[in-house]
Amino acid sequence: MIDDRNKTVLVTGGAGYIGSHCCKALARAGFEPVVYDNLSGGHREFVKWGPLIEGDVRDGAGLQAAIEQTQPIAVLHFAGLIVVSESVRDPGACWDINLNGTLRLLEAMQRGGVGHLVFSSTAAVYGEPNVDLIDERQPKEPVNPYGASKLAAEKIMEAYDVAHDLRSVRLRYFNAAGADPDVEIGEAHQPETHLIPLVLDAALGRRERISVYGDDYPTEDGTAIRDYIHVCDLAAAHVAALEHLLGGGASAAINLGTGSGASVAEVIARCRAVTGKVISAEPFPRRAGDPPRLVADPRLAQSLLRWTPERSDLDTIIGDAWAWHKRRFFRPMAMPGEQNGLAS
Ligand SMILES: NC(=O)c1ccc[n+]([C@@H]2O[C@H](COP(=O)([O-])OP(=O)(O)OC[C@H]3O[C@@H](n4cnc5c(N)ncnc54)[C@H](O)[C@@H]3O)[C@@H](O)[C@H]2O)c1
Ligand SMILES: O=c1ccn([C@@H]2O[C@H](COP(=O)(O)OP(=O)(O)O[C@H]3O[C@H](CO)[C@@H](O)[C@H](O)[C@H]3O)[C@@H](O)[C@H]2O)c(=O)[nH]1
Repeated sequence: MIDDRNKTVLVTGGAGYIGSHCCKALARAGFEPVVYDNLSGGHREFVKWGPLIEGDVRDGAGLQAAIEQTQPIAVLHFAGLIVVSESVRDPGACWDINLNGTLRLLEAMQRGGVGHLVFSSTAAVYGEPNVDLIDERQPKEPVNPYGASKLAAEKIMEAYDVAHDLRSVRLRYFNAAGADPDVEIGEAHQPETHLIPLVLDAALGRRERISVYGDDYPTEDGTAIRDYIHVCDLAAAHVAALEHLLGGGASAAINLGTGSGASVAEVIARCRAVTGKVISAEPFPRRAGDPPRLVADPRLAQSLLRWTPERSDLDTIIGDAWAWHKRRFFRPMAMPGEQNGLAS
């Protein structure tokens, strides 16, 4: 389905966790990813499958120049503010990056004649739905600025489709986790707020214990349930979404999850089993804005993109994340602003 004359794909946020795994998958599928990233949260070392253009998604002229220079057939848009609690603390910054950044990108794409977009949306657009499996028709009632800004970005994309025939697939990820099985890249947020890398920090002795945010949820063991999806499965879904658009497919909003959930207590137990390490856990009050249960109904992704997760069982996710975590801290990469290596 790839246009033989041009396989270039512009990837905003491609120096980050999910974006870099997608660049690797794109390159494997015969595309040529060009990363557009301001390195505010990403890593130069993660840009391995094509060139890096340093730029901010809020800089319309910079985006336009990047599009003129590279003439991409499509854009994958990952750049954004990602931490929910930060979006609550500083909503202006969140809306600025996630909404203005997306609007500038759409304007530049329209001017440059780029008609295909794959967007990193999130389960946070649904808020706190009281259902076992969340399908795409559930009400969208985000409970924090992060989810609201992503939903607003989706709305602008719908309007650009109607007005300018700029088609988009909005991928609503559930909990991204795991790492490249070749251990070339992995999760390296600064600061890290996600459960699995923090539990693995405890396994490595980089923190004393993991705080369990809430053990009084209405779930079987009292801890919150999430749908963990391997980052390589996410990457494969992006390639499938891109092929869908290039093949003439219509715009869509699609969940990316597995359809089964794991509780915080279960994740910690599996981390103990996979790493063979003692991991101390301590109950803490609930974290503000954390829903009790978020699990995807993944059927639309399966039917529309013919995509099914292959590495998303919990032990594979944790095994891949563990290999990356050890490589990152035992054989340090130069990552600005953090101390490498283990404090012995
Ligand atoms: N990690 C998850 O579980 C998860 C779940 C749902 C949705 N998402 C979404 O997926 C996307 C990628 O998340 P991630 O976990 O890879 O985060 P990440 O922080 O590793 O990657 C984000 C990248 O965007 C870049 N960036 C940020 N602001 C920018 C700006 N103004 N201009 C240019 N580049 C900028 C950063 O430098 C970084 O490389 C985000 O949009 C996030 O909201 C992530
Ligand atoms: O030290 C920790 C960190 C997390 N948790 C819990 O672990 C679960 C998962 O938390 P985390 O890994 O931080 O992910 P989420 O808060 O679920 O958010 C992720 O998944 C959402 C979709 O489900 C996306 O919208 C967000 O961008 C992404 O960060 C939650 O119940 C947290 O309360 C702990 O108990 N202790």
